[in-house]
Amino acid sequence: MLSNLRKFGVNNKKIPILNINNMPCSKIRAILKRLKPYVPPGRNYSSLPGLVGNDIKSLHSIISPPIAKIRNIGIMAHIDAGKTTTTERILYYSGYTRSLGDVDDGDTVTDFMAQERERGITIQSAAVTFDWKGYRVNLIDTPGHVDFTLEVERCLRVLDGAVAVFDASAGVEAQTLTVWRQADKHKVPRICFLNKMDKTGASFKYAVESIREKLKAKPLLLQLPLGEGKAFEGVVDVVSKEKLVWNRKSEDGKDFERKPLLEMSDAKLLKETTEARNALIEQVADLDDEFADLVLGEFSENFDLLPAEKLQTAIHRVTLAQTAVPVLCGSALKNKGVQPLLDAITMYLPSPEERNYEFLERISRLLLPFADQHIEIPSLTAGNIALTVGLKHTATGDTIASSKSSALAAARRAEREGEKKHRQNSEAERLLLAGVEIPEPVFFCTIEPPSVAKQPDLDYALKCLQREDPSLKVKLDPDSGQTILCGMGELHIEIIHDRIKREYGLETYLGPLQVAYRETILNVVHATDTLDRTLGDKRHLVTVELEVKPNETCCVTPVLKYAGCVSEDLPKASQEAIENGIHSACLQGPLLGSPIQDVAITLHSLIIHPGTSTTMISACVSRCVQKALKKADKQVLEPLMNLEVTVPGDYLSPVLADLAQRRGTIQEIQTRQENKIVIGFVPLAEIMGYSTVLRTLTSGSATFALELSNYQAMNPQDQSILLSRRSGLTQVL
Ligand SMILES: Nc1nc2c(ncn2[C@@H]2O[C@H](COP(=O)(O)OP(=O)(O)OP(=O)(O)O)[C@@H](O)[C@H]2O)c(=O)[nH]1
Repeated sequence: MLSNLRKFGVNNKKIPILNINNMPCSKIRAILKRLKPYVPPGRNYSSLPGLVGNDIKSLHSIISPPIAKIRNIGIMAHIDAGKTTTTERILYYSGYTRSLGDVDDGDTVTDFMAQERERGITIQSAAVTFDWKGYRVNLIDTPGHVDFTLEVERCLRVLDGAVAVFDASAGVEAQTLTVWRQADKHKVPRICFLNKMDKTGASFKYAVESIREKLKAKPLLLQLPLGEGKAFEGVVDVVSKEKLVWNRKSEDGKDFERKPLLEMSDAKLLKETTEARNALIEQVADLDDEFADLVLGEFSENFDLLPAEKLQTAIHRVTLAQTAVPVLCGSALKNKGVQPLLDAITMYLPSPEERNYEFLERISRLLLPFADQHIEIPSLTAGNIALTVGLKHTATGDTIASSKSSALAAARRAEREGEKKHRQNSEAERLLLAGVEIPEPVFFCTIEPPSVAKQPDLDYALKCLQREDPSLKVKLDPDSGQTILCGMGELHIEIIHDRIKREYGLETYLGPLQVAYRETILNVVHATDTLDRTLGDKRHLVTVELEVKPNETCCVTPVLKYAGCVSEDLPKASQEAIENGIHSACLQGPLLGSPIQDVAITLHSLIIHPGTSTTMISACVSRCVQKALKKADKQVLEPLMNLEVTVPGDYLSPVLADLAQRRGTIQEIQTRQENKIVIGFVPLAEIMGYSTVLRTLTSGSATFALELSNYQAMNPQDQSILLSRRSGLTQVL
């Protein structure tokens, strides 16, 4: 059966795969003994879940644990809040790894891409599976950087619950809001972990308040911290009224004591905890009728008599209903508070059967992920997360269904639930489920292969990368024939460039990074056009008359209307040809060659000579729209970014002065301990390379977050500067 051991490459890395289809247990045991799993340098891995040493505890439980005991969860947060460090601790305490990985040393399990290890950030979501106290946890560590927001969204869609990690000294930060909104959209129950309680400036109270105010969530305080900053030594479990103190001598944080709070030794703490527990009980009773009946009936006289399990069950229900979020705290880096977080994950987050998924999928090969290692399995029960291979035409965001009819049924349901804006009526469109929302790229640049002969290799690499990451767009410049990369930010494009080199062995050259502008028009214009061409013995003749005007509401693609005189029963093929013509004309505006948006086009007349091909109809409509656009008063739209800068008070003035020069608008300046939080807008074109400038201005003490707000009209002066710069560039070229 050793022939079943195969090599399978992911990210160009050879990884051993164990195929256990139809294999007797004894054989598997023997193979596992011989099999040396791929171990990233410097790490010491323990066995896979369910496997003790090299032995199999229960093969059945590895593959198909009872569904009630499964937790599919994600870890999400603002960049640098400590998701990866928390995940590392989780893997260590669960026995998945035998040594603690460190983001700063670049040897974590989930950040396994070379770029992640070098930069100390998460770029791609990684899935790992481990067991904790009889529960199977499938965990996904998602990126925090705004450039990789699509990666977060595609994970949230399939998760049953999430842990939101916060930096306790910063509370809710810009990207936390974005991921929180995404989790709201996909209705994912959450628990909050206030990490970095050991950090100077950490404040449990401040972080909880920011959850209440900024996320508009109701925090359920399940713990209180024992000390803050350097004095942080553990947590108080409010539900059980116990204190959990980590042994200072224990380097890996495995050793901690759980002791009931006593009147004799902890009078003040016991009083505080009792008050917090009573408040928690009242809060949960307000949100859960079943619990309210119980509390008001049996325990109204003395909440102390209420058993912890009753309260925990009610907290589970409230978490599932998403009417409140449990809050825990700790310090992943100092190895404190992670084991209770694991308990909370299994106790409060839902199992897949408590969530409402009704999709059935059937696939030929299934693999269980363990970060960058995989094990092949014969089958999987509903509610698990697994990998499959060989789907050549499937891209991120697609939903795989067992048959066309089940896909259609699911699509209809998704439509009913309003999760998808129904765009067209074609069957292909209806087969698409509510996919991930792909944000529009705001940056682009040219990319060149080392030689013309390598262009097909580059095309192939880009095709593969796009399937993995739909937020990456690739197009051809029709004038220069160059390949253009469009991405979410400077870092995104840099990482793609780097991956092409490392994973596909291609040294490519990037042109200067440019902002993706848009164009629109300011007045109503009319145009007519006739195309009369004879090809072979066939005459193609079309005459079009149309009107283009600014649309009242924002719309990325042009709104098409047919005037009454244009026949309602226009053949479907002709309608599609008209739409194609309009779309292709609007891809390149007359000012900068940028896409046109916020316009409505009315087709007043269309005369088609019999036998005219649809290609000619498209060409004529496209030319006519372009003619109209050229006549109109035109306006450049530029991407406007939400900006949040966190800066120590001493450096506030130079940061504000610099932002004023960047056409920035300041909305608000908040105070967070000794830091100032500057919130405002700034045009994307003015903020390129900002990290270096900010570092210099503040001696590296400030951080910032950017997110696309909307596209706004440039003022006439800035627009003419941009246009003359562009035309100057064109002349130089
Ligand atoms: N003081 C302190 N620092 C921490 C703690 N947890 C993480 N850090 C540090 O914070 C930095 C960011 O940690 P990561 O675990 O990479 O954070 P992340 O949220 O995964 O970051 P991205 O993946 O880039 O979004 C690293 O330098 C960690 O050592 C903590 O509990 N206390």
